[in-house]
Amino acid sequence: MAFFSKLKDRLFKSSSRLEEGLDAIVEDGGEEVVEAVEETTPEVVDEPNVAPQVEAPVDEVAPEAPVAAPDPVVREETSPAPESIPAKEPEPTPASKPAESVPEPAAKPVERQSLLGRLTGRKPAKPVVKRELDDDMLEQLEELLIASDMGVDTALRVSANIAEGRFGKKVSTQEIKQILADEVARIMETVAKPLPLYPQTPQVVLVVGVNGSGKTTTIGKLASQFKEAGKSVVIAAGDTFRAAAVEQLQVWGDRAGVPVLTAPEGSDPASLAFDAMTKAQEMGADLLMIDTAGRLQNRQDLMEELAKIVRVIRKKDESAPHNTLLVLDATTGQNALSQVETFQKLADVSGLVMTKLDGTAKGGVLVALADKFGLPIHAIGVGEKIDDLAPFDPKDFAQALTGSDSL
Ligand SMILES: Nc1nc2c(ncn2[C@@H]2O[C@H](COP(=O)(O)OP(=O)(O)OP(=O)(O)O)[C@@H](O)[C@H]2O)c(=O)[nH]1
Repeated sequence: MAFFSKLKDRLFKSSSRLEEGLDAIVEDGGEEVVEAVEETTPEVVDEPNVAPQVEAPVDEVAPEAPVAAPDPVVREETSPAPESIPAKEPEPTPASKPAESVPEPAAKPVERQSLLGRLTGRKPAKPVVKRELDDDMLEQLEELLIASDMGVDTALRVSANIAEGRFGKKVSTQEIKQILADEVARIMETVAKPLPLYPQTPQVVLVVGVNGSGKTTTIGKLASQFKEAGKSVVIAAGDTFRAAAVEQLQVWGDRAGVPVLTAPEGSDPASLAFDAMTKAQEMGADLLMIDTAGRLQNRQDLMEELAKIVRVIRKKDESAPHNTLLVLDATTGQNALSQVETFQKLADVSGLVMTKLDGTAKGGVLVALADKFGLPIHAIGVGEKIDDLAPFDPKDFAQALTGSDSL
């Protein structure tokens, strides 16, 4: 299945909320208009639309990685300054199919055209519901976007952008979905960035986030993808206070086929991180992923714990950690915003992974996060299985969220 279809399928709850809301808004106060449809030749969509993440061939940037198994959520950096993008050629989205970019009425087979129709190149008309984009409609749109977890500021800004140049004009449901999808994609494009991997080894990825956000699962999924891409990976179970958390990480380590370094319950996480760094260096590992505790009840302790982990691993490599990933649970909606604020104070967060986007009606929170913090979104979790971690594609996401057919 194309990833877009999977995402759309899985984001059904977010999508259906917005989609149904937009349908209702246009129908409420809208009226049927009959429009003749111009005979069109199929539109040729620019190639960049179907391959938004690819800028350079994989073998140019990652000579040591097997080209046959590119890693979809990771970007290999050839120098400390990021310069090129990976990885996997996404399957064509519906936007790449010229026939589907034609509006609905034109897609139907034309049985018999009138002489006038044939002479003017117009097809028989079909009624479409349209509504004037006025203050009332804008207000309803703002409310819908807020209810979709985009947050007040982002919802107001997006609505204002939608109104710009269109106020007083009539729009159909399809048009408003398309306009909204364009707005969402524009905001998200700036944050869709694969996890950068720099040449130093072991690359240290510190994983932070509240308990239950999906850290363990994400570490397992990432480890499996790195391994498939030919990298050697070590995981350190840094939440030494919870035996269950360590066990769970071991289960994921087994699934991914990578070693998990643990320490006795209650021992110092920084000391485990130091030992893990030593081991990873000895083993010549490419990557060391360090899980951390997510107890926010005592922020001061957690802050000191994270700071100590960073201090000790810097004794081994002063450029570490090379990435500090904050894992966020999409189902928490607006709460994700305050988690970013908190963890930015606790650690130097370099990027986000958004989990549980499947089966939530709160996918809109990603738009709020991107708009407010501008932190890179490296990957999204769309299920509990090992391969349910995907690179973040802004256009696919915008389409899936709004229910728009094409971008
Ligand atoms: N549906 C879905 N469930 C997920 C996803 N990611 C994680 N989960 C589930 O979320 C629950 C918590 O995930 P964990 O990975 O244990 O979270 P954690 O942050 O490590 O939690 P602690 O071990 O308590 O610190 C588990 O039941 C996972 O299966 C996802 O993308 N989609």
